[in-house]
Amino acid sequence: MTRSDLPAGQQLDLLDAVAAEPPQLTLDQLLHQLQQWVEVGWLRALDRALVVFLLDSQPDTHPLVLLAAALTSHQLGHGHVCLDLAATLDSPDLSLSLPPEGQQAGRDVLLPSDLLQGVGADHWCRQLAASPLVDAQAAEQGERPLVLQGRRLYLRRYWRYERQVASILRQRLATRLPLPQGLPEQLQRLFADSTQQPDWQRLACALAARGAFSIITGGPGTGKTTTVVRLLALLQAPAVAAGQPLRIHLAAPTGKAAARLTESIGRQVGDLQVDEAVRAQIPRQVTTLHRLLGSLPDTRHFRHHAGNPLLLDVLVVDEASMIDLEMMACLLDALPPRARLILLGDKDQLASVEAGAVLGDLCRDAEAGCYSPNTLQWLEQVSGQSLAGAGLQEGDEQRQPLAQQTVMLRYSHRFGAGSGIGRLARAVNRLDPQQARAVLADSGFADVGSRLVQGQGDAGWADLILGQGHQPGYTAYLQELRRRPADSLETTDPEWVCWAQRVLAAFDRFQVLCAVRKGPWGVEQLNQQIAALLHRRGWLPEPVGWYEGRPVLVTRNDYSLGLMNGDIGIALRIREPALQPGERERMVLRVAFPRTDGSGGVRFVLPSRLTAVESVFAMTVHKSQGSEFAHALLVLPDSRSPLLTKELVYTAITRASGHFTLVETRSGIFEAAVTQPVRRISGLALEWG
Ligand SMILES: Nc1ncnc2c1ncn2[C@@H]1O[C@H](COP(=O)(O)OP(=O)(O)OP(=O)(O)O)[C@@H](O)[C@H]1O
Repeated sequence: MTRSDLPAGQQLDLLDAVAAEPPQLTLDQLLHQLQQWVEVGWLRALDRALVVFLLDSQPDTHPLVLLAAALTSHQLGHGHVCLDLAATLDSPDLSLSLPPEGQQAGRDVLLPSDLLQGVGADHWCRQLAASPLVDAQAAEQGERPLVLQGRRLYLRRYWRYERQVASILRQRLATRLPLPQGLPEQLQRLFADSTQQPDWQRLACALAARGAFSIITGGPGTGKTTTVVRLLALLQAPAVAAGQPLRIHLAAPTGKAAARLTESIGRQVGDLQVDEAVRAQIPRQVTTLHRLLGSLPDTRHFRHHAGNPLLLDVLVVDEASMIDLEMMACLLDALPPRARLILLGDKDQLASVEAGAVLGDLCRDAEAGCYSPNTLQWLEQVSGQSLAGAGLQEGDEQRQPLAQQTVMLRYSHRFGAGSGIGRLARAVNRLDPQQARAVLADSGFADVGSRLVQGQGDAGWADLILGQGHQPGYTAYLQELRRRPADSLETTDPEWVCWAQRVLAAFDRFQVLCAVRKGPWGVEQLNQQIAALLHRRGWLPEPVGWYEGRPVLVTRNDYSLGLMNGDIGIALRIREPALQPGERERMVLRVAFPRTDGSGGVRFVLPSRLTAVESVFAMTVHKSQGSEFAHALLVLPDSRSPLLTKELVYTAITRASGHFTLVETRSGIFEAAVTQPVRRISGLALEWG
């Protein structure tokens, strides 16, 4: 059934029927509609399959209940943990992001707003509450596949994750661990070099030292790593003295983030002013959360869980904004109750692609502080810092237990007042497009810039991609590629690896970031277009299939190859030893990946073994999280999209360590993005309100 399949009168009949009496949406109509949405790519087959499954178990189910189930599943695919019935009814198409990115509403396809016309939230809730598929009361004791909590509908699994995270966190927040002896003196010694007042790093260290759970949030370069390394020294010193060193583990959600933290932790541990015996007991190796928990192939389960907990005393997880709800639930489940968990991350960054925005939800009060008088007094006493002029709000220990264990670092040591990147990021974060525009236009800030391009034939666009002046572009890595060892060089010669390292490092200096996947300025087309540009300029062979110089992004964890989602490799022609005696050595194409164990090594993988990779001349901002580039270039599309949010722009800006360029393809889009904050629907934030 489509709008145009029906004679005009009947089209109205259907819509009027839905409007006047919602229950008249028949089961057949609903199933047909869901099927059509799947066919046009508006809904996943999975979302419709859920409806078929529910219908099998309860054939009399009301169509509105089934529609709600399909939409809940659809929302999960968009990062929302549940379906907010009232918000959905307020503006169905917008809140469900339908039609999806890159598609227009056609005459032939009904919109969610058509189906939901005339449906009231109370009516919808009543239908759901009356359904044998839905637990609306005492859901803990029930086992129905859907759970209705107020006006939020969950698939039971996600409701359970949310409950699990909330209840384990409550237990952890109530757990006070023994304080290291002489805490004030230790803090004074570890943070003696600080010139900040108040010294938020010292405060964060104090709070994290006292509890089984803490959050240290802050923008780029605010010293999260510095703080946590000092905290680890603080905790480890007495344990080493007692002959029982703590088992400390470090983790991050992706391989790329783990590799970056391995590098910065290594530096920071090296600089620590502590006994050698203590330094030796602070790990420098960071693993991924999947590795830490022990992924079991082809399941969602992990080797470690409450029944087989992790063997550790302290766990630090960096880039925590990338942890989705399911992962957080699994992580908390696997932690021994008295182990310390410290989350580090930037609450203002985009959340994970998966459902949930856990760090953002947990950091709701971080900016305001919301410390209770007790917490405030304790903090000032042990840290020797005054918070009187810090502009914090007073909080309540019972109502805001999480705030008592959260510190927001507020001073960027990397992007201070004179940094355009820092200023721009702060303006975007404050939803202030005028200020952001002023920073971009201010020639006093050499580290940021913007350019309006007319099309991909625009010479300015090509210059940016190739690189100009001090701003690296892709020619940096292509030049390195040309400095290849002679084909005759022995296969065992370390120069092959050194060359691959140089190419990879040069590629890592520049990245085009896209806000969207589809359309002329989306990842898919830009990847092809940039490869074609580099080919035309004589830098690359014809970009078909695998070719030397092709950079690729791993899109799925592959444990057999030891590659993680987000890893980047580059295809290189190298000399390979003879496979059989008597055979000749030959030049072959292999994909070079940096080793993520901090060794600085490179491994070469057969292209044919890489089943989940895509070219990465452009990547989405989502995929860039946890990475940093000397020059990050953000391309905004030429039309508005719900995906264009201030979190997306902020995340892109903060990927740049040296220079940020904004490329606009239509004026006004940047301003619209900066004034649109992301909204992820979940119950977790309400939990701590
Ligand atoms: N209190 C401080 N005084 C002076 N320099 C500092 C201080 N804290 C951190 N730094 C320096 O600022 C830089 C950033 O610090 P750090 O890596 O700890 O920040 P981060 O918040 O972890 O950064 P990222 O954004 O990479 O996660 C480092 O060079 C570090 O040495």
